[in-house]
Amino acid sequence: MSTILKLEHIQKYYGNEGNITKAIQDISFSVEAGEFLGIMGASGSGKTTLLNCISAIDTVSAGHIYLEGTDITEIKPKSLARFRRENLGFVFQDFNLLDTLTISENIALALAIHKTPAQDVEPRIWDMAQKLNICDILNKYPYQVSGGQKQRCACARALINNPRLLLADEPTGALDSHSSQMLLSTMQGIHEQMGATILMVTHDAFTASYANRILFLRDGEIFTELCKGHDSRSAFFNKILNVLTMIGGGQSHVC
Ligand SMILES: Nc1ncnc2c1ncn2[C@@H]1O[C@H](COP(=O)(O)OP(=O)(O)OP(=O)(O)O)[C@@H](O)[C@H]1O
Repeated sequence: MSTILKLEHIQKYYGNEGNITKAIQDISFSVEAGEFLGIMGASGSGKTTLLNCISAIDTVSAGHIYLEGTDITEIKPKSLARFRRENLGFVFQDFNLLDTLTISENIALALAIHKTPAQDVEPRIWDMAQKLNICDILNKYPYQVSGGQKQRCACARALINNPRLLLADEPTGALDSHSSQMLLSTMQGIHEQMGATILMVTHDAFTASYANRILFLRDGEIFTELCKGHDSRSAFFNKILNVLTMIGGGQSHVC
C-alpha cells in the first residue's frame, strides 16, 4: 500500500502570547491508500482543528502535511481552492446541498466545476447514483428526500471526481440510527469497491466502528489508536467503547 496522507509533527496554536490555546500539540500519522480512518476524541480535543489543517482551511503553526508527496502547508493561498477541488472530497454533518437544485443537479455541480464534457455528465451521475442507491430520487429536491438520502447525495457529490481523500466531518451527526446505518454501509461499500481513502471525524462509537483504524485524540495529542484487524464490527465497537471510557468520562462525555 502507498501512503496518501502524511502528517509530521503538526502543531496548531490559537491566540497570542499570554493567551495561547494549544489545539494540536504534536501530531504525526500516515494514512495509506484505501484506508478508512476514524478520528475520535472529547469535545475540544482538536478533531475539527486537525480536519481543517488537513483540508488547508486553516494553517498549521508548525509541522508539515503531505498529500501524495505535496506539502499542503507550502501551497500558496491563491492555489489552495484548486488544490482542494482537485484532491479532496468533503461530507459535512449538515449535508451542504443547494435547496434550489435537484439531487442530480447538486451532483452535477461538482462535475461542472471540473469542466466535465457535457456528454459525460449524465452517465457519470447515473453510475455514482447506482453506487449510492439514490437513482430513484435524482429528480427530487433536497426538501423532498430524507436526511439519509441527502447525505448519500452529498457523498455522491464528494466522490464523483474521484478525490484522493474523502474528508467526512460527523457524517451521521444529523441522522437517525437507521439512516446512519444505511449511510455507513454505503460508505463501507464505496470504500471497498472504489478503494476510496476516507478520513472521518465522529463522536459516535457505532459510526467509528465502520472504520478500519481509529485515532483517539486527547488534549491535542494522539492518546492511542485502535485497528480493526480481523475483529467483527461488534467486537471492534466494544473495544472503541473501552478506549472512550479510558480517555475519561465514558461515552457520554466524548463528542
Ligand atoms: N478559532 C479558534 N480560536 C481559538 N481557539 C480555538 C479556535 N478553534 C478551536 N479553538 C480551541 O482549540 C481547541 C480544539 O478545538 P476543536 O474545535 O478542534 O475541538 P473538537 O475536538 O473538534 O471539539 P468539538 O467536538 O466540540 O467540535 C479547543 O480548546 C478550542 O476551544
